[in-house]
Amino acid sequence: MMSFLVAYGTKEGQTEKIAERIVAVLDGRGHEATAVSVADVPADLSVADFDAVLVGSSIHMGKHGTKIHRFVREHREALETRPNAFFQVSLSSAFPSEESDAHVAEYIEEFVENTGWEPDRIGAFGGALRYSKYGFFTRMMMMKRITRETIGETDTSRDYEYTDWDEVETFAADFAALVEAGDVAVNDDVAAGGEPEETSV
Ligand SMILES: Cc1cc2nc3c(=O)[nH]c(=O)nc-3n(C[C@H](O)[C@H](O)[C@H](O)COP(=O)(O)O)c2cc1C
Repeated sequence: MMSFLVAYGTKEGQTEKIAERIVAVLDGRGHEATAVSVADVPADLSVADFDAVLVGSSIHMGKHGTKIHRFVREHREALETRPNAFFQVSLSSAFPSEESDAHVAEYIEEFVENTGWEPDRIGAFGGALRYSKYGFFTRMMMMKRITRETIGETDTSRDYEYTDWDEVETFAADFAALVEAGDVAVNDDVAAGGEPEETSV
């Protein structure tokens, strides 16, 4: 049995739902998996206590949130010295096209550039339209700016979920299999520090 941390940043809850499905897959393989919101990280959480880490984050206005950036920057060394994976949630992943594929890649690239973290594995999943959770302006803006570009007309009186759950489960199972097999090469530069040193205090 191995321990997995699934840290996620969410605004309307879809990334949290995906994080929970990943936890369920890992639990199902006999591991101990814990999902933690980066908006509410327990004070005593130590990333280094886990055997492997996944970080998930959703896109709003073309960007990942500030809290997920902060989490990754703060814990980068612990992340890089154990098997790690990143998953991104956006509407652009829901309807593949040349243009939306380019957006998906840009969001990931920018995140890697800003955080300096190069994940061992990367997943990109379709998100949801939660009109029921949006205020008036967000609803109108989403309808105009995103929906028309990627999906076509939508009915703002209902929610839409575009996540491909098989894809999420496969991603979680593939990452678990890599970790189980000890097949993920961690970043040697960072790992060169080796085991934590004993201190004299
Ligand atoms: C205000 C707003 C802006 C968004 N901007 C983008 C965007 O620029 N590109 C994109 O692909 N998806 C965009 N989305 C779609 C979200 O990524 C999608 O709704 C996702 O499921 C949100 O995940 P969360 O509930 O975990 O926050 C936007 C959604 C909202 C509400």
